[in-house]
Order: sequence, then structure tokens, then C-alpha cells
Amino acid sequence: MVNAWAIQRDPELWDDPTSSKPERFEQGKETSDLIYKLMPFGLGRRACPGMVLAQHVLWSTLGPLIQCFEWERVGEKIIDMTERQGLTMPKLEPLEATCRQDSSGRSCLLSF
Ligand code: HEM
Repeated sequence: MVNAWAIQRDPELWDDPTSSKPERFEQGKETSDLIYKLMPFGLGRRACPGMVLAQHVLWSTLGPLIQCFEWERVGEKIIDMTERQGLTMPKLEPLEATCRQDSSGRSCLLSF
């Protein structure tokens, strides 16, 4: 069994592996061998058959949530990213956040 958890946190493979840096996935960065370093859907014959569906759903749900809203944590406390055990690696402390419609005037996929 492949230990994807360890591979995804290996400092020899990732710059500052435990920090949230979405920009690391921008084109041209971290793209070589990404499929073997990240493996969100597994690899090979037993890889996830729902990958394409999942990616489309993610684009159409997460995209508008990020693009159309401004998000803030509740209170001043830094968000604790500690994981608890479970199949999908849930957070130990559930995430609490507030959002409001983006006021920057950027175009948004959704109209209200
Ligand atoms: C973000 C969403 C998803 C993630 C991250 C994900 C991830 C994974 C991973 C890591 C595996 C194990 C692959 C392996 O053993 O190497 C898997 C297996 C599987 N996934 Fe997904 N999956 C997602 C969504 C879906 C969806 C939407 C479906 C179906 C509509 C699906 C159906 C399956 C099935 C049936 C297997 C078992 C494949 C087998 O054992 O042959 N998954 N998935």
C-alpha cells in the first residue's frame, strides 16, 4: 500500500510541505511528476473511477465559492489544521468561517 500521506508531506518533494500554498500548483511550478507526488485519486488500475466527475464538481462548486465570496475566519484565533483520524482526514476542530459577497467588482460566475 502506498503511503500517500507521507509522500504529500515529504520535504524532499515539496517546498514547505505543510503550508497551504495553492500557488504552488500554478502552471510551471511543482508540475513535474505532480501526478506521482500528489495522487489525490490514487494511481493505476485501482485509481478512482470518479476522478473526472469529481474534478468537474469541484470546479463548479469550489470555483464560485472562492471567486464570488470573501471568506474570513470567525474570531482572531489562528485556524488549527490538526487532523483527526478518519477516511477523509477530517479536521480535529471543525472549520468555522463567514463569507460575504465579493465587493471587489471582479466578474463572478454566479449572478445574485
Ligand atoms: C474529490 C473527490 C474524490 C477523491 C479525492 C477520490 C479519491 C479516491 C481514491 C484515493 C481512491 C483509491 C484509489 C486507489 O486505491 O489507488 C478512490 C477509489 C474509488 N473512488 Fe474515488 N474519489 C473521489 C470521488 C469519487 C466519485 C465522485 C466517485 C463515483 C462517482 C468515486 C468512486 C470511487 C470508486 C468506485 C473507487 C474504488 C476503485 C477501486 O477500488 O477499483 N470517487 N477514490
